[in-house]
Amino acid sequence: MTTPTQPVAPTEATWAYTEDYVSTSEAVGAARDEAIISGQVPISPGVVAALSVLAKAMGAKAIVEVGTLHGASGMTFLEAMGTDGILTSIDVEADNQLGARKVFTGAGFPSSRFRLIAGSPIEVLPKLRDEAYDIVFINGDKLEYVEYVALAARLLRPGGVLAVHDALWYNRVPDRDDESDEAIIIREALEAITGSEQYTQSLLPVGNGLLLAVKN
Ligand SMILES: C[S@@+](CC[C@H](N)C(=O)[O-])C[C@H]1O[C@@H](n2cnc3c(N)ncnc32)[C@H](O)[C@@H]1O
Repeated sequence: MTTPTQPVAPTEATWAYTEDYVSTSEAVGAARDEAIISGQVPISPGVVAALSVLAKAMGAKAIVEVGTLHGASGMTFLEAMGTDGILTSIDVEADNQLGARKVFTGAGFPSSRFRLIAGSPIEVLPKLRDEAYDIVFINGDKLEYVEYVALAARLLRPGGVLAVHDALWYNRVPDRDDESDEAIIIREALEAITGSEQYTQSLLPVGNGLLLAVKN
């Protein structure tokens, strides 16, 4: 085979290979399993791996996430942060957070390492401290992504990273013929990031799409 002179688009098999390249820990696996059993969608193993690298490389000590579910992403961050790192996780469904609490404490993390806040992120995010967070991870209601992105900027310290999950939303965001509310709103959120001089960003086709933007 002659080597192409340009990169080629990943195939389904390539995508699956990258997703399976790193195994998740037992605790993250348990949180993912709980979510899947309840018919919901946790972050994929590829996203777990990418977020772990990010949090470790940054030496993150304070992370906010929108969308706790059963704790797959929260557990990922707790494992990746140093022993003094604190996770703040917001979800509108308090019942979901019961499962997450079980996973975190079962893995040996004391309640002083995490804050689970049940409520609307649109109401909770404005109450969090200015420039106090290393990472803001967005994985809540797609229809509120524009608001989450707008509210996240104030929370990040300079050099902090905004991570937006589901940025490609089942391949629907790049499909310009897709006029579903989710696709339109995620596109708007992505455009707000690229249109802002506050960030330097990259859109990665891992999992369901992961936008990473560092605050300048
Ligand atoms: C895709 S799941 C989050 C997955 C989680 N980060 C993980 O890794 O397993 C989305 C979560 O957003 C929550 N959610 C849905 N609508 C919401 C809203 N309007 N405000 C806050 N959370 C919401 C759901 O309860 C659900 O737990």
